Amino acid sequence: MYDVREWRHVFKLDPNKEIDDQLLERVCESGTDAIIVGGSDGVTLDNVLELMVRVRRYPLPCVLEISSLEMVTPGFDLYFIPTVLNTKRAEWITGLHAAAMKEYGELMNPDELVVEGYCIANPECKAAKLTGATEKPDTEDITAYARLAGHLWKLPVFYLEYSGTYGDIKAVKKAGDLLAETRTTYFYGGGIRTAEQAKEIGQHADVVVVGNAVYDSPEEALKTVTAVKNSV
Ligand SMILES: CC(C)=CCC/C(C)=C/CC/C(C)=C/CC/C(C)=C/CC/C(C)=C/CC/C(C)=C/CC/C(C)=C/COP(=O)(O)OP(=O)(O)O
Ligand SMILES: O=P(O)(O)OC[C@@H](O)CO
Ligand SMILES: [Mg+2]
Repeated sequence: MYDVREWRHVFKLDPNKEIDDQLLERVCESGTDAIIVGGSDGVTLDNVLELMVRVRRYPLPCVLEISSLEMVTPGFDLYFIPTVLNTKRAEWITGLHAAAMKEYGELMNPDELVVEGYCIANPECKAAKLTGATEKPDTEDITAYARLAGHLWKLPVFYLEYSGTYGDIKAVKKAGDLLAETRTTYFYGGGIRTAEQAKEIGQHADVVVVGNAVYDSPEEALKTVTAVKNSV
């Protein structure tokens, strides 16, 4: 349950967005494998803690995906640490991470930390703007970053991030074929609105991440769990 290699589906909740108790209960009891708490705008320690406490009432892994030093807090089961593979800005590759080692190095439990090699494929999304990943990678680029993460750096996670838009299925598949030869777990996130889309992505990625659909079309979002779990 706390091993990402066993997951197929996760919901990502944004601390900067409102979710009522009733919907949160349905999300947490949907059969999804984990809740990731994360976002790149308006995330504060207060709204992270508030969401963490609410998710913690349910017996599933609760993960913090760190996008700023301010949001780091104890209390999560796991911490996902992105490193952006397709930016030229060093702070988002190792810079903030080195600063975090100085601040939190003594307090860290390495077993709780999971590094994600992030390839941001939607240059219009907030995470792309924040990190300077503003050149759209083509299929060949995405495959190269997947190879870098899986074969060279041997990272635990490769995350193909299309935040807000549905991905190019050819690129999604190519990365999946490549990562299948490695021990790297392949997360895909971005633009999944329907069970059909979730199923299609689930045929190539190990873990399907559903974010904004929870807020915009919750009924459809909830159906993505069984769609992914029933896909091969
Ligand atoms: C006791 C104690 C305090 C223990 C803690 C120990 C611990 C866990 C230490 C952590 C050390 C560490 C290595 C921290 C990392 C520091 C850091 C800030 C690294 C940079 C990470 C990085 C490259 C982030 C950029 C990528 C990014 C922004 C990802 C977010 C993606 C995302 C969630 C997108 C979707 O949401 P959003 O962008 O908000 O979109 P919408 O609002 O439009 O939906
Ligand atoms: O909000 P969406 O577009 O579903 O994206 C999910 C996730 O990949 C964002 O980090
Ligand atoms: Mg946000």
